[in-house]
This record gives sequence, C-alpha cells and structure tokens, in this order.
Amino acid sequence: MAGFHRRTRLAVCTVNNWALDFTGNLERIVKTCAESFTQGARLRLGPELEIPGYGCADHFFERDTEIHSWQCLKTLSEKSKQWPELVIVTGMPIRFRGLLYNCLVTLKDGCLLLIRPKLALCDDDVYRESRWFVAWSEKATTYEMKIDPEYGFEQDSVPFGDGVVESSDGVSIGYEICEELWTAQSSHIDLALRGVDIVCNGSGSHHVLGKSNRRINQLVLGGSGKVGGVYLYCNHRGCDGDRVYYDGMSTIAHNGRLLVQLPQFDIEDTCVSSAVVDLRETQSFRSRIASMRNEAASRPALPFIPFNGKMVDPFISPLDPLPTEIEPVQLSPTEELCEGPPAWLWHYLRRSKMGGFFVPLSGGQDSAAVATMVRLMAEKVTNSVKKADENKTDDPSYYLNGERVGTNADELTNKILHTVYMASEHSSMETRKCADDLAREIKASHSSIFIDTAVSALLGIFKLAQGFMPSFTSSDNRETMALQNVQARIRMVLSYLFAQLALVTKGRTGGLLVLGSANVDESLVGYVTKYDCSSADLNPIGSICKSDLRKFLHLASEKYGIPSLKAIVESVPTAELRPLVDGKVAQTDEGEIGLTYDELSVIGSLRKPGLMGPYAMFEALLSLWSAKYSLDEIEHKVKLFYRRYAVNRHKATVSTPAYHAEAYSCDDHRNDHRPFLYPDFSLQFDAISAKVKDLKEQHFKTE
Ligand SMILES: Nc1ncnc2c1ncn2[C@@H]1O[C@H](COP(=O)(O)OP(=O)(O)OC[C@H]2O[C@@H]([n+]3cccc(C(=O)O)c3)[C@H](O)[C@@H]2O)[C@@H](O)[C@H]1O
Ligand SMILES: Nc1ncnc2c1ncn2[C@@H]1O[C@H](COP(=O)(O)OP(=O)(O)OP(=O)(O)O)[C@@H](O)[C@H]1O
Ligand SMILES: NC(=O)CC[C@H](N)C(=O)O
Repeated sequence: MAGFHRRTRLAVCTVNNWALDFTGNLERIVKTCAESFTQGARLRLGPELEIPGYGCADHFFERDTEIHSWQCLKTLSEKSKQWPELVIVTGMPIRFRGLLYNCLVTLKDGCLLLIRPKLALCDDDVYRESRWFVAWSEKATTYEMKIDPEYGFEQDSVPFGDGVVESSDGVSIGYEICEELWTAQSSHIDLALRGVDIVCNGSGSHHVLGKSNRRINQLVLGGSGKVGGVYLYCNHRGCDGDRVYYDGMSTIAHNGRLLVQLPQFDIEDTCVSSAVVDLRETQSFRSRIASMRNEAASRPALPFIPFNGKMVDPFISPLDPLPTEIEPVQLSPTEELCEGPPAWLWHYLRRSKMGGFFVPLSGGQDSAAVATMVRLMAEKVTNSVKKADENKTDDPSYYLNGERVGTNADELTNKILHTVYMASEHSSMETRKCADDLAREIKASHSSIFIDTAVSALLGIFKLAQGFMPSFTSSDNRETMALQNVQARIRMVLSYLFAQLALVTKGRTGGLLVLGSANVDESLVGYVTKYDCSSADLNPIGSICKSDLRKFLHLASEKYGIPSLKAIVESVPTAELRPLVDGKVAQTDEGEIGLTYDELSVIGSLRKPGLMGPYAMFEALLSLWSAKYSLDEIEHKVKLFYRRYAVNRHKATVSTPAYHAEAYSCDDHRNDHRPFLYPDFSLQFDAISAKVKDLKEQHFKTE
C-alpha cells in the first residue's frame, strides 16, 4: 500500500559568487551541489545568475558571458552524474530566438530538464535588469529550444518558457525568479493554484537597511502562509565586485512556517542547509481553504514537463519528527550596520589582494565609524575562524593573500588597519586625543604627523609664482576657502603615500586600500573638499546619514567594548580647517552648512526615495516642521539645501565607490541618475515664495 507520507529533503544554499569569475563560481556551485547531495537532498536551489555572477552589468551585453556560462553549465551537467538523484536548479543568461533572458536552469543526472526565463525584471534602486534582458511574456507557454551543438550536450534541445517540472512520482517544482516575488501578482500564487508542490526562487537581492524584514517575513513567509506549499528562497551572499552587498538569508518555508534560514552576514563563501518536508501537509493546508479550491479549479493548466526520477525519498522514516518551525533572525538597521559593511570590506579586501586598509583618522565621527567598521570586520573574521577551528572546517574566506588568518582580532586589526592623525595648526587637542584613544582601543597601527610644513611649502610655491599669499583675515571668501582646501587636499596626497609605503616599512608585501569617510549628508550638500580625503578607494559609509552613523557608533561602543567612541559621538563635528579662537574650535559643520545633520537626514530622504523637488519638499516639511519652525525658516532651509546641492552636485560625479546601504545614496555613478550642471531653481523657488505669501495671507485672514 502506498505510504501516507510524501517526504523529501530539499536544500538551499548561498554562494559568494563574483561577476565573471566563472572558474570560482563553478567551484562554489559544485561544492554546494555535492554538499546538498551528502545531506541527502533531492533538490538543490542556487541564486539568480549564479554562473556568471549577478553583477556582470554591461558584461551581459557580451557574447563571452553567454558562451562561458554555457561552458560552465556543461561542466555542471557532467558533474551532476555523480549525484544522479539530485535535481539542480542554477541561474544564467540564455538567448532564445535572438533575445536574452535571465533564467533558472533545471538539470538532473546530465540532462537539462527546463529553462525558465524571468517573467518580471527588476529596475528599482540600483537594479538595471531591463538594460540587458527582456522579460518572458508568454505565460504558461513553453517551446523546444535548440541547444548549440558546440557546447557538447547529449541532448539537442530543451523546453524553454513558463513551465513546471514533474517527477515520476508526481512531485511538481515551479519557479518564481527574484522580482516575481515582489510584484503585485506574484508567480507563486498561480503556481499554488495549479497545485505546484515546491516553488524555487533564485534571487540576487542586495542589502539595504531593514529590507530583509520585508523579503523574508512579509514576502516569503507571507506568501507561503497564504497559499501554502514549500517555498525555497535562495540568495547570493557577499560582494560580487560592486558597491552592493548581497545579504543571503536563503530560506526554506512550508505553509508559512520557517524551517531554515541561512545567516545574513557570515563570511563563508558557501553555505548549504536542508530540511525534510512532508508534501502531504501542503495538500491538507490548501484543502482547508475552500475559496482557494474554487479559484484553483478555474485556472488554465501550466505546462508540466515530466522527468525520470523520484522526489519522494523512501528512506526518510515516517517515524522521524519533522523539523520544527524556527523564529526568523531579524537584526535592527543599526545592528545591520555592524555586520554588512564589515563583511563587504573583508570580501573586497581579499579579492583585491591588497594588504589592508589605510584610514586618515581625524578623531571625528565619520573616520571613527570607518575605522570601527574595519575593527568589526576583524572581529567577524577571527570569530568565524575560531568556530571553524572548533568544528575542524575550512573555507577560502579565512585566507588573506594565501595566509590563513588567526583567531585574535587585536592581531589582525594591528596588521591590516593603518591610521594616521594628520594635525595642522588648526587641529585641537580634543580631536587628537579622540583619534589616539580610538586607535589604541581597536589596536590599529597608528601614528600622528604634522602637515603644516607641506601646506607652507605649497603656499610658498604659489607665492613665488604669483607674488601673493592668501589670508584667513581677508574678506574674500576665495582666499579662506583656498587655505582650507589646501590642507584638506594635502591629507589625501599623504594618505596615498602612506598607503603605498606603510607595508614596505614593515617588511611586508603589497599596499593598502585607502578608505574614505564622507557620509551621505555632507556629500549631498557638497560640504567636502573635492579630491581631499573624500576621494579614496572605497567608502563604507558613503550612503549612510550622520544620524544613523551616530547610532552605529553608540552601539559599537557598547556591544564591542570600545569606550573611546562615547567621547567621539558626543563631540561637535568640525572640519578644523580654520584658525582656532582662544585655543578652541570656532568652526562647526552644522554652523557652516546652516542645517543640522538631523535636518539633512530628513531632507535627504525626502529627495530620494521620497522623490521630491524643492516645491514638494517644502510642502512636505510644512507638516513635519511647522511646529518648530516658521514658514520663513522652512522656506529658507529648503532653498539653502537646494542651492548648496545644485552648486556642489558635481562632487557626486567623483564620489568614492561606497557600500550601498540606503536608497537615499547620492552616488552619481549608478544609483542616482541626475545631471550635475544645474540651472537655478527660479520657478520652483518662486512657487515656494508665492505659497508662503498665500499661507501667510490665509493665516492673517483667519486671525
Ligand atoms: N559646475 C562644476 N562642475 C565641475 N567642477 C566644478 C563646478 N563648479 C565648481 N567646480 C570645481 O570645484 C571646485 C570647488 O570645490 P572645492 O575645491 O571642493 O571647494 P569648495 O566647495 O568651495 O569648498 C570646500 C568646502 O568643504 C568644506 N569642507 C572641507 C573639508 C572637510 C569638510 C568636512 O568637515 O567634512 C568640509 C570646507 O569648509 C568648504 O566649505 C572649483 O574650484 C572647481 O574646481
Ligand atoms: N586631522 C586629521 N587627521 C587625519 N585625517 C583627517 C584629519 N582631518 C580630516 N581628515 C580626513 O578628512 C576627512 C574629512 O575631514 P573632516 O574631519 O573635516 O570631515 P568629517 O566629515 O567631519 O569627518 P570626521 O567626522 O571623520 O572628522 C576625515 O573623515 C578624515 O578622513
Ligand atoms: N534581482 C531582483 O529581481 C531583485 C528584486 C527585488 N526588488 C530585491 O531587491 O530583492
């Protein structure tokens, strides 16, 4: 008699793949397949476009990317013969009848079963999928696609289109590729209504503060909780060569219950987890919803493509308990800042093959945040190595330039984090102490220097050529600005000098990556000197606003025991580029900008993702700020912001590549497509003024 149970083991994985690293990507894919098989899984799902890497960007235009992806698929298909019962789902770009599609490919035991193209592309935020791919528009339709004989597959064609595969024991596997989960009419709804047992979602979803809550709790658990069924969600994890960090969290859910969730910010290059599910539970779940039964009955059929092989595993004992539901692990946005940028920095560092990082440490909040992130990176890596040593495992992510890192975070930080306080005659004792204390606590390799001789030398050269020396007492703003900017820029030149030579002095090979520390607020209003220390190799905080950075510093101080951060969070931000008055700092960032950092955070997110121009922003601020500011003050603040923004937007075109943590990032290269030579906002400003006049009159009338 047929058994009542229909049990199978299913595996999700995560891979830290790298755009165009075909060899490495294939190795990681093969490793996760082998591990899934060893765990006894019948299905292994991988993330979106995992063969070439999700972030190939305009390399998707190149024929090479398609050819090499097919070559890797052929190798994977040969290897799959070692695991004959395992269904493998992988991702790559595939051209069908002249058009390029973003596809999930299902294969088993050397045979391609189905190529499923993506039905809805993602173009939000930093995504640009429709630049390279087209969406498949023929719902519930498949065609037989010829396979180029050059690639050497044993079969000469494979079904291509919106279909489902079905095992010989009647288990059906359907697909929903990343964005399809986020669309209003998600594919998993149709799949469930057509009785599909298992939905595979291969994704390329990057980290944005708080986004994983929506991804896992609302969409994956919400979706499978509404229509039932097994939902496999699989995402990349790591840095694949760009500003984004993919935050993993591959998941198995069944009927709205979470069974597996892979860690979001762990550094290992591969990770696999599997769970046993009983497919009969789906049937019971769906049968309980009468309206769903009726909806399902009226749906047209989907193409079911049969394959040889059984999904139900007779060796899983019906007596074994099924996995119990687990609680989703959900970090707060500030906790995510302690994890995401440090993980991204580590992957970038080891893939760049550089020897460490250089941070010009001013004692202020921004460079302190950057240095702290490097320290947290060292903690993360050494903790992972410690755990691996206990479990006697290994992973390529534990190695930097061929050397396995140790288990001591102090030692690792001292080796790879190099900081310098570069005092000028305008620097204060307070910032110097802040920098020294922090460097000592986090065990950076730190020194202090004076830059005044270099500044005087440059001004001397100018005086010799032009017979003129600028002065801070001049009423011409250009002179005082030039005197400030020369200090700021010389720090950048010195930073690169230190980065290139620091390891020479230690008798070690290689050089250091220079880290920048301009935050999004100051970048938006251009309160940085162009080509000063805001120009660096990488910037972990470039899309993060000051108020979030302060929360980060506060948490890092408490959680990781770095007491010196307390004084830094409490200090008043200052550029220290103007003369001190009575030995005290007389220049503050907020005083010079004319807006507080908290105000800039509000304005920054109204601009984007709020998508407001000056007039709409003014209107939005009326309701947000009218309790604390007069109409004139709000008008003044909006106009001040937009004037500064317009004059300085050109600085965003050269901003350092920054970790993309927030949609309000002003990165001009990929994320924020806007001109950088602006006219004045005369019509918009006039409209605001007219509205102010109007509102005042109305107010006057009602008094
Ligand atoms: N439309 C345009 N397109 C392309 N480039 C343009 C441009 N307009 C000016 N430029 C260029 O930009 C230059 C002006 O920019 P820049 O040299 O940066 O100078 P500028 O923006 O005038 O001054 C830098 C400001 O940043 C402040 N700062 C500096 C350092 C650190 C901090 C801090 O606490 O974070 C603040 C400093 O106090 C000052 O207010 C022009 O001389 C010109 O070369
Ligand atoms: N005295 C200094 N020593 C070393 N680096 C400095 C010094 N002053 C400025 N820098 C570098 O230049 C960057 C911008 O300078 P500044 O301190 O004026 O800006 P900031 O955005 O307020 O940054 P922070 O909060 O780190 O001071 C700093 O983040 C730091 O990397
Ligand atoms: N690759 C995708 O389709 C991304 C989709 C989705 N908006 C996300 O951020 O996860």
